[in-house]
Amino acid sequence: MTKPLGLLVMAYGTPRNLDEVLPYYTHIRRGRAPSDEQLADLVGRYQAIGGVSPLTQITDAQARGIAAILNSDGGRPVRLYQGMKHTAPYIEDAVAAMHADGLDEAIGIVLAPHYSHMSVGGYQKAAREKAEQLEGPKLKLVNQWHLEPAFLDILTSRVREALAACSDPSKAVVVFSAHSLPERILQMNDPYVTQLHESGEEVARRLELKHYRFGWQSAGQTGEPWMGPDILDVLRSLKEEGYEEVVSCSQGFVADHLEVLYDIDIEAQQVAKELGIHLVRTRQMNDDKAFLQALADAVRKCERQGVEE
Ligand SMILES: CC1=C(CCC(=O)O)c2cc3nc(cc4[nH]c(cc5[nH]c(cc1n2)c(C)c5CCC(=O)O)c(CCC(=O)O)c4C)C(CCC(=O)O)=C3C
Ligand SMILES: [Fe+2]
Repeated sequence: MTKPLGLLVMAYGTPRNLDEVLPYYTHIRRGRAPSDEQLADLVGRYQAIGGVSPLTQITDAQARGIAAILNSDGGRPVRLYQGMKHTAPYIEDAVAAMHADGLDEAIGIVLAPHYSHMSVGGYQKAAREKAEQLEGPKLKLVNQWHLEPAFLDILTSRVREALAACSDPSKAVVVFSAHSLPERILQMNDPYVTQLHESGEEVARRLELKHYRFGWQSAGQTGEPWMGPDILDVLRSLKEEGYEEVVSCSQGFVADHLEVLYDIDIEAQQVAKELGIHLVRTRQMNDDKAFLQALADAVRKCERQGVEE
């Protein structure tokens, strides 16, 4: 019997309770503890969304869902391993488990649609380095899947659905957003910005959108410049341009988590309210079957083609 293919599903990870926020934040900051003020600010944001993020459960449902699809599509059976960037089980733990289980080959996919050296590249580096250190399994990694047809279908339908909730869809403006990154990625020939435009433009084309913009959200406070405009400033300038209804599509994220439940649903909603703007957010992908099928498609493609650098 041939050995199963390892399926390494990688995601950001989130603290499981408020006590874990400090070690989590310290890990994100590569071992430097945050100031008391920064910590209190982050704890406050988790408290505002109910104390804990639903991300752990959603990642788990997404990972299991992709594995279930792959194990019923007639292709090579997979064995699922989950590895997080900033919480246990870490990416390195998952690779070590595949090695201990004697798997020869694995495919890795990150639950984020667009590639940046600073985001997906970091997950991949962690996986590659561990696999090299242990001398196996042999890894193939999906770099990006923002143009996977099934993903674009569902992204389009989520924007269509949000527009339908506007009182005058023809006058509403769609704002596509993703996690901001430090501006220095622009000097690194990083594909992130281009890819965000590619998926947003494709949705705009399919829906024949006349009014849409790109913005950034959730920028960090690190003392260096981050990419803008921030979505809050986009809302302010849209108001000046005369728009009264905005659809927010956080296309860089695939789950209901802090960056959506706080940064959009609380913070951006508050600014929209002050401006007198009706802000409608697109539903996140979460464990939607059609979405998980898109990821399964990306995994099979990577299995056939190898590493698409
Ligand atoms: C590109 C990118 C994605 C999208 C791609 C991907 O998914 O990988 C992403 C997703 C996420 N980011 C998340 C959480 C956080 N990210 C932070 C901070 C940072 N993110 C960064 C980048 C990204 N992050 C960067 C460059 C920093 C600054 C580091 C520093 O300071 O040097 C901080 C610290 C405080 C703050 O800045 O808010 C938190 C709490 C959660 C989980 C939410 C939950 O728990 O529900 C998710 C899905
Ligand atoms: Fe983050």
